[in-house]
Amino acid sequence: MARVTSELLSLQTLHYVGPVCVLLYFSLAKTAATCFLHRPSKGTTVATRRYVALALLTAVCTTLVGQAVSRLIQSIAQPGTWAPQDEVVYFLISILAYGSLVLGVAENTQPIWHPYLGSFFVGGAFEVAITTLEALVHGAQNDFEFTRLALQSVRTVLLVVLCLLGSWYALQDRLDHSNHLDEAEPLISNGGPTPAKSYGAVPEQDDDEATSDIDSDSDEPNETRELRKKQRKRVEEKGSWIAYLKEFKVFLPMLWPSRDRIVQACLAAIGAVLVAERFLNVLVPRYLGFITDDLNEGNGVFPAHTVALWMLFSYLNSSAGLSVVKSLAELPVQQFAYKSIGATSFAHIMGLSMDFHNEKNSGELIRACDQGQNLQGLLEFALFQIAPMFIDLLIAFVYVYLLFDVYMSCILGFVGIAYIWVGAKTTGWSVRRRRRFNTAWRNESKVQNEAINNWQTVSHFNRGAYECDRYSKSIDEFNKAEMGYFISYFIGGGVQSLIMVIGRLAASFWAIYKVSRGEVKVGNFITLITYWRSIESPLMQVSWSIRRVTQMLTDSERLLQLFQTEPSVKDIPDAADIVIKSGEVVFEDVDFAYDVRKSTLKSVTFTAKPGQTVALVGETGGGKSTILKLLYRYYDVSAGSIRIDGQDIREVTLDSLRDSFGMVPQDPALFNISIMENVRYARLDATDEEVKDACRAAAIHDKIEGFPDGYKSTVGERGVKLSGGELQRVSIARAILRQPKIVLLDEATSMIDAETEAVIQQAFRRLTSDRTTFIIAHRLSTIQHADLILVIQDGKVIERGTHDELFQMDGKYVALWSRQLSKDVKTVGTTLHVDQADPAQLNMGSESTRGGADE
Ligand SMILES: Nc1ncnc2c1ncn2[C@@H]1O[C@H](COP(=O)(O)OP(=O)(O)OP(=O)(O)O)[C@@H](O)[C@H]1O
Repeated sequence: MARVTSELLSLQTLHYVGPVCVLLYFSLAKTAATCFLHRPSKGTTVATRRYVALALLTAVCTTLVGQAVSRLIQSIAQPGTWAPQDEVVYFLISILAYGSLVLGVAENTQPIWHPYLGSFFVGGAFEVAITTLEALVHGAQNDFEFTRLALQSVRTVLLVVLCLLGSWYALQDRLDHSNHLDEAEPLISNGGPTPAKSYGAVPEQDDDEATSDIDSDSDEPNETRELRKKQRKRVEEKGSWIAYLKEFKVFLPMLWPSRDRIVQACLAAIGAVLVAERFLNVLVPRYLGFITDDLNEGNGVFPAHTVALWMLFSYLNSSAGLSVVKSLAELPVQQFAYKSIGATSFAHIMGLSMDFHNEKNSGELIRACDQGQNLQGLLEFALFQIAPMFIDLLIAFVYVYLLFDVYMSCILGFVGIAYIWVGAKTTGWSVRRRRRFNTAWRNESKVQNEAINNWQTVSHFNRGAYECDRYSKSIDEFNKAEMGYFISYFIGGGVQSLIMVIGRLAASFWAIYKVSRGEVKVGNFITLITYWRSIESPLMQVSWSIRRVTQMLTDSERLLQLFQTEPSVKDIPDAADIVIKSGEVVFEDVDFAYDVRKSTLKSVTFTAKPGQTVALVGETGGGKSTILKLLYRYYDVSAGSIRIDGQDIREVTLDSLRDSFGMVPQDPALFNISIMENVRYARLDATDEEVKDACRAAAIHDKIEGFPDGYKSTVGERGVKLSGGELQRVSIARAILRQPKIVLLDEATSMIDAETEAVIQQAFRRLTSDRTTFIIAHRLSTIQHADLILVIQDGKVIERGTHDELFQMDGKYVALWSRQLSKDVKTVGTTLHVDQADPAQLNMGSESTRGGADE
């Protein structure tokens, strides 16, 4: 008897533990396979395997249903023989577990086998034990028991067959895989790592192929597809999604307020409210149940104490209670994250080098920052929504069990798993659609941006209608993508709600049944009905959280990639500030290329002595501006070095280096603010008078005074309200105001007529006296008094010297003069045969064409 009792006890325990273990193993192994990027099997035998597994697993489920039906028929035919609780739970959870396996194989054309095979082994082992104990404890005393034992045995055999077949296939895969490697391996190994052999999985497949069905978006622009490809490569290099997600830790310092005590206090307050809410979620319905039971007793006593507590708990749990504290505390936390993500990404973008800014698309960049802001809620979300949600679910399982019985927990389990499964499926669809939606959204703003920014080009070619059509099409694309996304979102939500309703009805039905039989008090039913809402909300949150987190991660991919873009020019560790005493600049054997396939500068060597003016002349595209860009350290030299007062510019801080220059660029751009503020941008602490002095020196003061709003006039985007010459003069005023140590003038007067140029020569002389100066000018008269003139052609210095020395050489410099002179002479209607002109004549000519520029 004692033996039978212990065997019965073992059987009952196995009934609970067995199916739960299968379900747990399968869920964990599947999650791990996804996280660690296990590859699905591929090949001709895969379909056969799948069908065999599907058939056998369906048979396993059928035996379970058969057993359950036999029990049901027996209990109807022989009243009072209802199955014991452990057996019912065993049927229910086993159907859930093996049903999940069937679904998994059915919906995946290329399953990853090892979670299934492991589950077969776990399930098989338990089934062998359960069948043996079943035979020992119950035997086959009647037809019903015989049928059930037979079905139980068939299931055990089926699982053993699944184990053997699975192992055989896995072995075959390993052999195939190693043969494949042997054939593919070179005779002499290159010592590279051998691809990891994953159990039940076969050879590597092409990257794109492997993931194409998961996240390829056929209508993505190439650029985005390229980004995602890079991202996939990174995930694969990292080896798992977990390792990939670790990359998001760059955002952690932006989300976690390590130094802000107030925000930390807010986080603590939110945490305390969350703990209190967990208790209140249970206490409010429980006290309502107590009140119902008290009233049900009908003894005429008002349950004042219970009612008072119920009212207090209800108030605290309401939206006017603790959630107000939570909402108030959340605000500083959100603002902290908003500010730190925004400010860090802005600083990062501003710190990126010229190569990045030349390639960037501003609209896309701004959208990336906007979308990246979604991450602001991530930490708060993980800590204050996801964690409490799991705690709530755990509490719910135990609580409904205590209120009713294990069947109520099973109902909750079924509802939960079905709800989460549907949620995960719909998330899969909607993530893909969400990406398409994001892409279409970005594209729409890109088209809009491009057209508005290039309004002049659009109007030059009269392409207004074309641009409107292009924009209208991009809106159509956006609407289509939005529709696709929201349809999948709503359908998914609808199906999930249906599951919730069915779950609520099933739970109510079972509760009413128990109350009607007098097994539990009516207060428990009231508690359950009130509490069910608290159960639904974490369940809803599970799938919503999957959606939200995937959405947050998808949206912030771009920002992550942006953060991973390092500036190509940056300070070396421990770089010191530059110290400029005299301002000697030395270029030594400088080579440079924008693109490795084409060299731009070759062996450029020269010295600008302190206070000297160095002029760079030559044909367009020769590399003159590039020399200034290298000096400004927009790019680093490929070979050679640039030194200022003996300090290599790569070894000093960028800030101190750039602070030393005053640059007048070829195409100056202004902010759309007043002229006063635009000029003051060069030296933020300059007084109004200093700004005006600088403008006087740049011969633009009178002009500005002539504008209706004077110095307060705004200049339009990038300064479009000013003429080219005015723009250049404002830019010169800025350089004058800056009082730099080294002056860089890149075609600073190209749009200024010779007469005005003569006026500002004085200012130039003041600006450049005692300052090392670099001038690029196509109008050669501007540079003829330079201390050193470098003639640049095809990235090389082909001639060097003063104006007179170069004229003696009678080379390229003279040819440039001749060409310019001929142009100038032609403009005044005189034909001069420059080929025949001698340098002296040309020199004189140049003086005359300058129109007294020097004076
Ligand atoms: N950001 C860039 N990326 C790739 N190539 C570039 C870039 N900037 C300039 N180049 C190329 O480098 C070469 C030198 O250009 P650079 O602007 O230095 O010439 P330049 O002598 O100043 O011409 P210009 O007198 O017309 O201003 C040109 O062939 C140009 O096309």
